Amino acid sequence: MARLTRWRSVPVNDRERPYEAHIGAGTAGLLEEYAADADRVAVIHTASTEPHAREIAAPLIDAKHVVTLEIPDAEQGKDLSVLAQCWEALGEETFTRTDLVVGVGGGAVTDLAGFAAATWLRGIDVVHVPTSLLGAVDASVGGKTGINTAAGKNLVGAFHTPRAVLCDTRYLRTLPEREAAGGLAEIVKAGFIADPGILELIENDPRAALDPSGDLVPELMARAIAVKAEVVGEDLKETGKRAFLNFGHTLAHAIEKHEDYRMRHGEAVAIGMVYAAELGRLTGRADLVARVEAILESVGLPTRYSGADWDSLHGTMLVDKKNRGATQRFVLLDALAEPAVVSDVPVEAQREAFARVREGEAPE
Ligand SMILES: NC(=O)c1ccc[n+]([C@@H]2O[C@H](COP(=O)([O-])OP(=O)(O)OC[C@H]3O[C@@H](n4cnc5c(N)ncnc54)[C@H](O)[C@@H]3O)[C@@H](O)[C@H]2O)c1
Ligand SMILES: O=C(O)C(=O)C[C@@H](O)[C@H](O)[C@H](O)COP(=O)(O)O
Ligand SMILES: [Zn+2]
Repeated sequence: MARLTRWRSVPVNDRERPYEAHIGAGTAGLLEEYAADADRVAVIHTASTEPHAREIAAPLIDAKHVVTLEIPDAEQGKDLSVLAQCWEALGEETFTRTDLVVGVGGGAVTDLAGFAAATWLRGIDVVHVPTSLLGAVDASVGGKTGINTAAGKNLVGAFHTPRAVLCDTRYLRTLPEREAAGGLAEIVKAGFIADPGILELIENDPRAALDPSGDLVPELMARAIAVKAEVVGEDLKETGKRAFLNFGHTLAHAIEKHEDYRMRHGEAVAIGMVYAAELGRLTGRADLVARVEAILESVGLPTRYSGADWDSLHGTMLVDKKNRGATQRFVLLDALAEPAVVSDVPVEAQREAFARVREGEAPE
């Protein structure tokens, strides 16, 4: 298929399996190339992305055995029972190691589809077609796949890099504005940890950052994906700098669990970034709290949370994946675009930072 010049492709230089994220209107059409060697293709989607999945499957149907699997929406799809249903379907349809899984949806779908592909026959190919902004700029890139469990968010999963990521910007047109804002939370994260130019672009025109049909969103997508690609290309399995991508996620994951996964991930990350910024300030690092709050609020993201008390959130944060034994580890900013993994954060400072997130004011 002829590639239009307006498409952008960001390479992800994974040492074992390099791949590309293609961004632009119509990039989903590249699936035919990536599916060339497969006899069978399983397209996993939700009700909200069924039209997109149908469009994607249509050109493959004459030449291949195409199975479409609809899973429950959002975090309900990231569940062991749903994964088991996918395994059943792949078994019934006799998927082999040359066959292909395609995830068409937001980050919840690509996390689940990626994990189904990672585990079926100990690993078959997956191509992601993210349909949410968050899925495009973060979840579908980098190979983290998984499900939630009673103990917490994403606690079971596998690293399984995709063959390709097809960010077809046409699909973002049906995305509700609240979901677009959620995607901006992870884009803002990329700005604070590595590319402050992203922050300036959003600060200059927050409305445009929420409009997927304009020119700014593809630019932000490419820049945020480039940030992630640079990190995961070097550290797929999070032995080092990949943890920087978890900026804001320590509190975010605890909040998501306490909200029974009904709060949107991007919204929880927004609150979590305010918490991490305040924690950085309180421990003598950069004071970026006002900038973090202002940019998030400019695109309609929450910066406050009072739905759970400190003790229960802190208890959940003690099972964060970044921790080592009893030692908690946080991603804090020494300066703008200078993240660090910090393990000596006093519990008192953590509690104090939560007071700001809860009430809007740091205690005297
Ligand atoms: N694997 C990773 O590296 C990684 C990174 C970031 C986030 N995540 C995970 O991604 C998930 C969050 O992703 P998300 O924000 O995309 O959430 P989501 O997948 O739940 O999608 C959000 C909502 O948008 C709807 N939607 C998606 N695309 C649509 C479209 N084109 N039109 C209309 N509606 C559409 C969905 O149906 C859903 O209701 C979380 O589970 C998070 O843990 C994973
Ligand atoms: O890719 C990563 O690494 C990230 O931390 C990106 C996060 O935005 C994402 O939410 C990821 O799923 C969190 O990973 P986890 O290992 O903390 O569950
Ligand atoms: Zn995230």
